[in-house]
Parts: sequence; structure tokens; C-alpha cells
Amino acid sequence: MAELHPDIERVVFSEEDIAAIVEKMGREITEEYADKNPLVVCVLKGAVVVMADVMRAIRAPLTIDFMAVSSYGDATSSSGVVRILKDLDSRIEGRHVIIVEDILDSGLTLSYLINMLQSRGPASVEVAAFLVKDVDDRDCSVVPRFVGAHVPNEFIVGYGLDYAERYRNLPYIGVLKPECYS
Ligand SMILES: O=P(O)(O)OC[C@H]1O[C@H](OP(=O)(O)OP(=O)(O)O)[C@H](O)[C@@H]1O
Ligand SMILES: Nc1nc2[nH]cnc2c(=O)[nH]1
Repeated sequence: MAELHPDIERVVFSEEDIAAIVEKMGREITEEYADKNPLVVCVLKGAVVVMADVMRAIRAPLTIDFMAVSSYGDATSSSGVVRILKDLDSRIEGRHVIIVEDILDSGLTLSYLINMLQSRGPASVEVAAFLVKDVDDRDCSVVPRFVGAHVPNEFIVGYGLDYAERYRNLPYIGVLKPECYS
């Protein structure tokens, strides 16, 4: 087990928890997409870690692509104004697209992305969200087809998730000590 980072107050998902969630998501996606050759899209930067794990847990042919977006907001919330920093390399017309996200919080980022991708004529667009935060004010238009696990409404880091670009490389997911927020 990895040594606990001194800034982490509490672990929410251990490496073992994460591995089990990844396998479950991989199994579910494999069952539904075995014959569909999906395009699995990673939303950078946060989803890069879950993407690397989940794509290897999908036992079916697929291709991958990446988008980089930036949501305007402060370090712990997004505003819904999304800027595309890197678009897909692939055309998605007629393709079954699965967007892999590390976390669904307000839903603003995904809502924007889904609308944008839908306008390009894919066969389908679904979301695989590793974590879904239990919040009251979610944009209800976003309903992930695949959910890894639910988390309470608190800010978490690790396994791709950052605070001010730090902590993405922690192999577990946890809550920061209050004194670590600046
Ligand atoms: O549901 P929402 O409230 O929109 O929040 C979810 C988004 O927030 C995080 O990204 P962030 O904008 O922090 O960028 P990052 O992926 O580069 O960390 C996360 O990776 C999701 O993309
Ligand atoms: N790091 C991090 N990014 C987020 N984006 C939306 N919710 C969260 C969260 O809880 N942690």
C-alpha cells in the first residue's frame, strides 16, 4: 500500500477499491460494446489515469482519442464555461462514443461536451464516469451510462484529480487537510 501523503486527511478510495471499480466498469462496458468498436474519449487532464486503467479493462476492440478542456472557475469548482484546448483527432460520424470522465460534479463540463459531440452525428454518445458526486444542483441532462462509484459532496484529490494541479499522481483518492487549501 502507498504511504499516505502528508497533506491527505482521509482516504476515500484505496488502490484496491479503485482496482475493483475499474474491473466492474470494464466488464459492463465490454458487455454493451463488444460488437460496436467504440471510440473511447478521454477528457484531459483529470481522466487520464482512469482512462489508462478502464481502456485496458475493456475486453473488446476500441479506438481512443483525447480532448482537453478547461472549465473557468476557481480551484474547486467549475463555472460551466468550457473552453476546448484540444479537439478530437478522429471524426465521430457514425461512431459509438464513450466519454470517460474522472468525476461528474455539477455536470457542466459534460453537458457542454455531450452537446458538442452530438452535433457531429455520432451513432451514440454515452458517459462512463468513474465517480459521481452526490450533489443537489446537478445539470440533469447528464446521466452517465456507466458509473464507477458515488462520492459524498466534498472535494477530493488523487487518481487524476487535482487541487491547483497537484496530487494527480496519488494512487488513491482522498480528502485534503483543511490547511492545504490556499
Ligand atoms: O461536473 P463538473 O462540475 O463540470 O466537474 C467535473 C470536471 O472537473 C474536473 O475537471 P477540471 O475542470 O478541474 O480540469 P482537469 O480535468 O484538467 O482537472 C473533472 O476532471 C471534470 O472534467
Ligand atoms: N479534484 C477535483 N476536481 C473536481 N472537479 C469537480 N469535482 C471535483 C473534485 O471533487 N475534485
